Amino acid sequence: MSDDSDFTLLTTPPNPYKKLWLGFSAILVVLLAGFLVASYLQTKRHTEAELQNLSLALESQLDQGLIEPVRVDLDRIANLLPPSFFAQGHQLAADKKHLIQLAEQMSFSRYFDVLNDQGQVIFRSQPANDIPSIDKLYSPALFFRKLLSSTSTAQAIVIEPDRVNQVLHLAVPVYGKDKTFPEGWVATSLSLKAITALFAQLDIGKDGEILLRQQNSGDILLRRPALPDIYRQYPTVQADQKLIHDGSDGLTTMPSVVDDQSRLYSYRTLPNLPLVLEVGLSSRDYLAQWQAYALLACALCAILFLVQHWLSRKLLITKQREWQAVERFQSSEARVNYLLNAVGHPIFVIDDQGHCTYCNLAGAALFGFENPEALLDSRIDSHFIDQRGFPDQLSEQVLAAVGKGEYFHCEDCAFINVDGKVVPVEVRAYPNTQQADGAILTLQDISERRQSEERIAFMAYHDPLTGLPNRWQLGEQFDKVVNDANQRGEMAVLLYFDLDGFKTINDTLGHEVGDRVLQEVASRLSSMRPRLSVVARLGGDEYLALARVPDIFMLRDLLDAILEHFVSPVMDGDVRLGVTPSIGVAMYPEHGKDYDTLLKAADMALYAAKAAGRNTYAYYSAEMGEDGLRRLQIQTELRQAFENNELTLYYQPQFDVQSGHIVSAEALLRWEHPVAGAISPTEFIPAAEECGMIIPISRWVFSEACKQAVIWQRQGLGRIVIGVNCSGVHFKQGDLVADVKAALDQSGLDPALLELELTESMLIESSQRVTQIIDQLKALGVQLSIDDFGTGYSNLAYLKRFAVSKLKIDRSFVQGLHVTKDNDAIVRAIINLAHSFNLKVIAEGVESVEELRLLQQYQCDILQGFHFSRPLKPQQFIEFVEKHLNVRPEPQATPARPRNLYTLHRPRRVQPLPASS
Ligand SMILES: Nc1nc2c(ncn2[C@@H]2O[C@@H]3COP(=O)(O)O[C@H]4[C@@H](O)[C@H](n5cnc6c(=O)[nH]c(N)nc65)O[C@@H]4COP(=O)(O)O[C@H]3[C@H]2O)c(=O)[nH]1
Repeated sequence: MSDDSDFTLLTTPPNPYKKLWLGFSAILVVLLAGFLVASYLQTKRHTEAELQNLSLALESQLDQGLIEPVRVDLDRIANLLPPSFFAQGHQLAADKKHLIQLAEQMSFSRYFDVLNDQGQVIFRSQPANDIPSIDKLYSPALFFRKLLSSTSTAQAIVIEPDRVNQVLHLAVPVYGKDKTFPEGWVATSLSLKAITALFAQLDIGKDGEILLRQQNSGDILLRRPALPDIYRQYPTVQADQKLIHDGSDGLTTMPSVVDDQSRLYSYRTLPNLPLVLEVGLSSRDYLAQWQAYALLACALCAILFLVQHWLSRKLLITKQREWQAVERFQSSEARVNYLLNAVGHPIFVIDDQGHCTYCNLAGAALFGFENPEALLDSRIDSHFIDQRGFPDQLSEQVLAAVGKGEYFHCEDCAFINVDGKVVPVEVRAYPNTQQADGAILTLQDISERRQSEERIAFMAYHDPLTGLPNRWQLGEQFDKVVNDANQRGEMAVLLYFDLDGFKTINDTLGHEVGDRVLQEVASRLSSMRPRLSVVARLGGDEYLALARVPDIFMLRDLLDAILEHFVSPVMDGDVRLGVTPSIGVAMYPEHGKDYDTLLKAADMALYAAKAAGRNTYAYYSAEMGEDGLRRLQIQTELRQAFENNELTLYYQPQFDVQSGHIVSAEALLRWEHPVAGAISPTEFIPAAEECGMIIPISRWVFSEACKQAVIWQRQGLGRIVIGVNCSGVHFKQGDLVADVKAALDQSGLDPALLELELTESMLIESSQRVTQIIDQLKALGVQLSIDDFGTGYSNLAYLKRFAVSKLKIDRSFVQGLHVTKDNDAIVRAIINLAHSFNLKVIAEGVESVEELRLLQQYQCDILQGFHFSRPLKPQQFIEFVEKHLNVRPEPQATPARPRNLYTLHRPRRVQPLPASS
């Protein structure tokens, strides 16, 4: 089989019957020729035999029946003539009487003449009426000369024809005593009618010829048919001459002396008579039958030839049609074969015994063969195996199905290819309409699908990064571990791991390092097996483990051992990374009788472990459940609260240290629950971030804060900058830029009066997206500040890169500034650092005069804290500005106020607001 696309064109097929036809024709010709020759020869032989018989019979009748008796009569009379008859007796009456008596006794002739040696008739018996006597001859002199000449040749009889009178004159010599010279002649005439009648009886055909001739002269005595010219002396030909003189009998073909027509002659010399009889048959006559037969044979042959030719033409046309049909079939088969090869899908045809009768290139390739012929005639079953690896009776199933006219489909068949590899295939089979009992099979290699399925199956139950089982598989293993524990009288525990500080590693060193750390953690936890029955990864930096322990002491040993496993840092190249786990522990059945409950319990215990300072473990307790429930309740109610406008914004003023003016305010979210009262943002904002509610809430905060700033401006409070906290979730998952822009557009606030408070964790990731967001925010014209600076990474590289305008020192450093030296040093360092980057520093949480003084001393730029004011409702904010502090922000052009904010403006502590604020 070839994969070339040259379809065979229809050609003129060779004539397979040509040789046969030629051979048959040649045989026919040879047979015909043989037949013609043989029949000719036979006809000729037969004719010759007949001719000889005819001439013999004629001779016999002539000789014995007609002429010889006359001669005998003449001889007898010649002998009986008295010796003296010629001398004198002829005058004697007695002699005449005697001669008349003799004439009467003649058996044949009824008269005779006696001639003397001069040729004179000296006696005549009674002449016949119808026959003229010798002297009445047309040329008596001639006859007499012949008589005389015959004496020299001692002829016994002289015969002379009288063609005019249609008689023959016969004369025998009469010798005297000396016998040397005839004394006279006894002559008679014989009517030729009898001979003519005899000749006429013979069947010599239309063109036959009978000649009675004189032996020596060749003169024609009688001819049948009659001579055309009775007076003419016909010449003799050489051959004729020979046989005339030979005196022999024989056969010859020669031209007639009369009409020059060639005939087959039988010539015979009559015994005792100087006559030659020639019976000639014209080839036209004697071959007429042969010619008719020949003609018939030729005609038959011609008919045969034509019939054979017609048949062979018909056969040829049929053959040519067959040929062309075969060619067309082969051509279409080649085309089909080409198409089937081009399809690239393995296709097979099997017969009713399950043998492969066709296979395309793709089919051969699937089995590992280059050539489809390698598979032809092989039983398809010999390649297939069932699921146990035994030979598969595939063909039986296929043939059984298609035999009923049904379509066969097997999704999990497999065969062994030429390399001995098991190849899973999907088999479809259809009845073969061309071949009643066979089937057409299509195979599809499903190795990749199988691998994908196995991969998917693996992924469904495994974590792709670490290869550990995932939470689902752990769920399935849960029952087994619990059963084992029950059987052994042990307790089953579920451990929930979370890595401390992993986020920092991930953010600072990148995800690749983070992934390697996660794999190392997986490896370390796995190495705890079999003490840990199952280790699974939940996602992110969270892992789960199931274990069986005899008692609480052994459980503690196990937990300590796990923590011990993480004492040594994780090495990533030369980098040492401290990775420790926090572990939440939940026990079966105390903390939950099913997997899900136990998982929640372990999760809550993990929170507790984290809260307990990390790198430790915590057991679940009922209180934890309450915390979790509260978080869930908050998440549920927050949505409703947001829709019911239970959320409001408070504003905490911020003061410029140098001018003492309120230059800005921080917008802070408040939730006044109708039943529970005020709920702290530190509680509901993480809950909102957890459930995604933070994004719509943040959007609302931006919009509300911008509107408020514009309202204040209209109310104459001047250009107060509004600081708004950005959620990390909003920054990473939402469209912060669009939301900020929408808030600015809707409110008409000058972007320069909006300050976004970002956290270090948002910027620490130097991804393209972060850079893009910051660039877009700066392009909007808003200000950026870093909130809670000092609590996180304190990496200053991003400060430079993102060109933030302010750093906000976390209140944990500000509070107790005057009592804790460390905080003092940190605050000073931050202020100096920020100033070296040309950034302003804002200190939050200023609660005392001491803190205020120190911050002034350290040249902090802006201050915020309860010492000045708690966060205020918008109206309170205006009243605060106008009434209590009497410090109105001045337009930019207004000269700066005296520096000593505290003394100059006699600041009073604002009355503490209710706890809810
Ligand atoms: N002890 C003490 N506290 C002071 C003093 N001065 C100000 N504070 C408090 O310090 C927090 C300042 O906000 P933050 O650090 O951004 O910390 C905020 C901020 O991270 C978050 N938050 C509040 N409102 C929003 C908001 O609209 N959006 C977002 N994303 N987070 C918000 O909730 C946190 C807590 O907010 P608040 O409870 O309002 O707490 C406020 C404020 O009431 C002081 O002298 N002494």
